This record gives sequence, C-alpha cells and structure tokens, in this order.
Amino acid sequence: MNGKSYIFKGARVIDPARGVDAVMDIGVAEGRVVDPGQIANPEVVDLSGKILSPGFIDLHVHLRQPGNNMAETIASGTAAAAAGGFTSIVAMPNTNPPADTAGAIEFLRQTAAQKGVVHVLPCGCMTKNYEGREMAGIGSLKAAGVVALSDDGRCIQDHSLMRHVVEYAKSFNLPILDHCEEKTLAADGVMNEGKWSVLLGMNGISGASEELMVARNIILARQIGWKIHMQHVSVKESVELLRNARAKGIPVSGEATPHHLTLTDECIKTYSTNYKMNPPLRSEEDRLALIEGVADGTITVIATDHAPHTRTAKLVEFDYAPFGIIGLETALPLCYTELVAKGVIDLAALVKLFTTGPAEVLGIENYSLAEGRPADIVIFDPARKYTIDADKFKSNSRNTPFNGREVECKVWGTLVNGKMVYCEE
Ligand SMILES: NC(=O)N[C@@H](CC(=O)O)C(=O)O
Ligand SMILES: [Zn+2]
Ligand SMILES: [Zn+2]
Repeated sequence: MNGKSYIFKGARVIDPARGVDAVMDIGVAEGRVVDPGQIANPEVVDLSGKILSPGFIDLHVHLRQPGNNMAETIASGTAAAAAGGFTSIVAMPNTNPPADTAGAIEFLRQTAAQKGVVHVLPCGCMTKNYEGREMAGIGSLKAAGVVALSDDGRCIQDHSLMRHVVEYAKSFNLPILDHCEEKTLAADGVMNEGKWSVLLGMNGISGASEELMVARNIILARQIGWKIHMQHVSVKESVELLRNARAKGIPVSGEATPHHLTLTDECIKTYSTNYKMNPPLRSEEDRLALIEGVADGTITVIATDHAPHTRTAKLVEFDYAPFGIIGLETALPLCYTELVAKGVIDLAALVKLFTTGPAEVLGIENYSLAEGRPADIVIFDPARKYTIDADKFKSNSRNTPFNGREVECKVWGTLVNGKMVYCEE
C-alpha cells in the first residue's frame, strides 16, 4: 500500500507519551511504525543530529475552503501544515458557508481525502449558521465526524445558550474550543487597549473582554463537568484563572499562539496589518505571563491560529484590515528560537506542547511512536539557522509578520501514514 519503507537511523527520538528521549532507530512500513529489524528492503536514512518525534497536532487552523480559496484551500493549507511539521490539523468551522451541518463536514472530509496531505480533523460550529443564537445539530455533526466544537472568530454571548451547548458537547463526548471574547468590552477595537493604543490613537480591545469569558467558561466547565479549551489565550489574567482552575481539577485547558508568545502591541507602531489579529498582540507583561504559563504547565498547547488573508484584503488601512495571520510554517522555528534556545523550556517540553498537549484536549490516547501506531512523524534539525522567506511558503497567503526573521530549527521531513508528505531535499 504505502510503497516505501524506511529505517530512520541516528536521530534523537522524543516521544513524550512513552517518556522516550534517546537516540534510536525507527522503522516505518505499511504506513506504521514497526520494528526496524523486521523490514525488507527499507530505505535507510541517516538522521544524525536531527530530532524525530510524533507529528505535530495543530488544534487551530483556518483552511478557508469553502468560501475564500484565494486565501487558502484544503490542498494549500495542508501542504503548509506538512511543511511546518504538522500531521494533524483541526479545521475551524468559520468558512463560508460555515461548517454547521453534517453536509458541510462531509464536504470537508471528502475534499481532505482527495486533496489533503495531512489529517484534517473537522470541527463543527456550536451554533446554527455560526450566529450565536441557536444550537447547531450537535448529534448530526458528531455522526458526520467532528472532533470538537467551536464558534471561533466569534464567542457565544448568551451564557444560557453556552451552558446548553456545553451540556450537549458533554453528552456527545466533544471538547469545546472557545474563542473567549465578551463583545461589549471588545467594542470596535482593532488592537490591545493600553499605552500603545493611546499613543497610536487606535480603538482598544480590553483584556477584560477575554478574562470575562475565560471565567465564564471555567464556571460552566466546573458546573457541568466538561472540557472547555480556551483558544489563543492572550492576557495574564486568563493565565492566572486557568492556573487556579486546573489546580482545582476543573477540566479546562488553554493554548498560546507563537505570535502572542513572541510579539507585543508595540509592533503596531509600524502600522503593518500583519500585526493585526484577534485577540490582539498584548503588552510585554502579558507576553511574559504567557511564557510563564507555558513553562509551568498551565498552558499545555501551542496552536497557530493560522488565519490566511489575501494580499488585497490586508492592503488597507489598519482599521479596515481583517484580523488574522498565518502560522503553520513558522511555528516550530519561532518557538524553538524564543523558548528553547533562550532556555525557557527544554526541547522535550516543546515537543509535548505540539503533540501530547493537543492530543489530550482531543481525547486521543497514546499519541506515540510505539510499534503498530500510524507513522505520523516529524523530523527536524534544531541546529539549522535560516531566514524566514514567505515567498517559499506552501500557503496561498503571505500575511505573516515574521518574514525576514532569523530563526533556528528547520523541519526536515514530515510523514503521514508512513508517506513522506514534505521533505526538505
Ligand atoms: N484570529 C484571527 O484574527 N482571525 C481568525 C478568527 C479567530 O481565530 O478568531 C480568522 O478566521 O481570520
Ligand atoms: Zn478566535
Ligand atoms: Zn482562529
């Protein structure tokens, strides 16, 4: 079936689910991880100096198909994922039309099967037509194969409706991935509310907008006893709320994006719309609190919130530009350079944030390279220094603030079901 078989030799294998961190050989045949001694006619690949780990999982990707194929398609978005080392991506449902029905999920699954190069895990809307008014048909979404529910891009403001959604999500065993944003406090802001919004004369988005909904979600998760995952956590108060809730055993979790971990609202003095996203870049104090949350295990996931927009959409005044930046092809090098190379966390901890952390949110057990498991693998070279060049991206979009940035750690190859779907050479 899967043509080639491989023996990968000499890599440092980091496999957090099994507590493995050692130089060893890994065999791949028939799409699975196998005993390297049992393979006939393998291609032997010398990976000395490189790292091999389970493929990365991104809980937060916008593929834009259907509705905006110019910005991204399932084909281009999954190619970008493979280039970034991701073998599974959760597709956010805020497409056009939104993924709020079994039919929409079926379209995504069929297109992903034909055009996708990595696993596309569908996420369904929590509300009908993504309007925040009426619950979507969660049972039929589950039957169609969604792995989670989200109204990302928006946040259900009606707490009673949200409570019912959480109850249904629990009965269908679907985690909720929530975009935490109270609307009246976010108002018509375009950047973080703070010193820089005052200096630049722009409308601010209060950190309290996020904090309030994180608190709401913690209350519902506790009351209902069900998993709520906070998407793109950006302010220090949210980190503190999560830390306390998790210490009490409330089933909540949180993700940080590479951009919130590496940039602040000061960047907006350039007026580049590639610094405009939601939630907005926050203060240095917030950024440091996120890093602390990652370091102490409060935040268990790094997710990209890959949000492609065309050049023309972003080529307008800051106030009018859409929110969002791409991230699949820059996540690993940015996080390696800023977190591992600077000694904040070690490499094994970073691999966890991209593998077992997100797997746990989705309820995937034993996400590992144990023999017999599907060969979803990433191989990367931490010693490789390079300059990010957006023109080389597989994504259809170029809306990144990191073009030209010097980084270390390059993805060398990505395998999905034993097939090399990206290889540097
Ligand atoms: N993050 C963003 O700024 N934009 C996202 C929506 C979202 O993730 O909230 C998008 O769909 O463009
Ligand atoms: Zn969002
Ligand atoms: Zn998003």
